[in-house]
Amino acid sequence: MAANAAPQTAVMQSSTNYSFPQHRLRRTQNDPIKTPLVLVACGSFSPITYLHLRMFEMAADFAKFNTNFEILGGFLSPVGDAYKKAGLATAQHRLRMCELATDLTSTWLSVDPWEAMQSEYIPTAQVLDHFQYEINEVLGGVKNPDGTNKPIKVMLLAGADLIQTMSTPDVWSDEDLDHILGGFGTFIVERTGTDIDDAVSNLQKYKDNIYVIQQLIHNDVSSTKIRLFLRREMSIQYLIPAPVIEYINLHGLYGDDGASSMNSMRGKEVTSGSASLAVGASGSKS
Ligand SMILES: Nc1ncnc2c1ncn2[C@@H]1O[C@H](COP(=O)(O)OP(=O)(O)OP(=O)(O)O)[C@@H](O)[C@H]1O
Ligand SMILES: NC(=O)c1ccc[n+]([C@@H]2O[C@H](COP(=O)(O)O)[C@@H](O)[C@H]2O)c1
Repeated sequence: MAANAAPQTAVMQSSTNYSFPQHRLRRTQNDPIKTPLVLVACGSFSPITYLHLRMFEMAADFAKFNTNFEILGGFLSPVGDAYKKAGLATAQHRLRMCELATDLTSTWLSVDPWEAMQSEYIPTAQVLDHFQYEINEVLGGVKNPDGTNKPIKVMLLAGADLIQTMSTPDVWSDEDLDHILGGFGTFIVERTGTDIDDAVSNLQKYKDNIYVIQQLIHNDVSSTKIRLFLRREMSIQYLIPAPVIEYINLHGLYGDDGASSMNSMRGKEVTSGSASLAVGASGSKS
């Protein structure tokens, strides 16, 4: 196998045999009075970091102590290759890394390959529609104690930088924003470098559907910084899960010639001068 070739992930062997990963989705509630909820994080995950995983735990704590939601599952949906963002390893690699990161560390997080398997770019609104369909139309939501079914609410889990882009012209269509924030709703994790009040100031009409989560222990790790460390042959130990580090090393990802991100990062390094770790300060993309 070529150094950079990814083994087929369990769920990506054929686009025709896709099945929704439902094994970790709870189908009954502990407290049927609460609103059942599934969180979906969309992103590049190139590579997945501990913060991506922590976002779900922060959201779970927030939901438990501040809302009437009961979280029944969490899904990572890596973007497909058509997104063509700098620094994007192939979808197969990113999916596999997400699987490695969640399989052994979590009992309630899953990775859905559907978005990553598509040859065209799928806007986030359609990704959420896909989850809505699989969870509520196909599986039928949760079972109530009396045997009837109840739909599970699907919401987007995102960092503040992503929500800030929702006020940037031409990044999101008005229809999609309405669909995502008006229809589904979102949990937003604050992020160093992004003013959360500013990020949501233009989204006030959706405020009842937007839940802002403070990071009580600030973690500013980003995939961009991990890629930078790798290129500099610096340690990424304890920043991302160990099996993901092993996988990156095994497949030679994000090295000098391996990652498409690195050309675009060079410019950033020069301008950031000796403050090298400022490269990729939260929200900055490469
Ligand atoms: N340190 C962080 N704090 C808060 N949210 C984060 C953090 N890192 C990632 N996220 C969120 O995780 C989701 C997935 O993001 P993505 O895969 O683009 O990660 P990233 O680390 O920002 O990537 P990159 O550095 O390649 O741009 C997004 O909603 C993003 O806002
Ligand atoms: N219009 C849209 O649906 C839209 C716009 C920008 C980003 N996104 C999504 O946000 C996620 C993160 O994007 P970035 O890695 O570019 O921050 C990706 O999953 C991407 O698909 C969606």
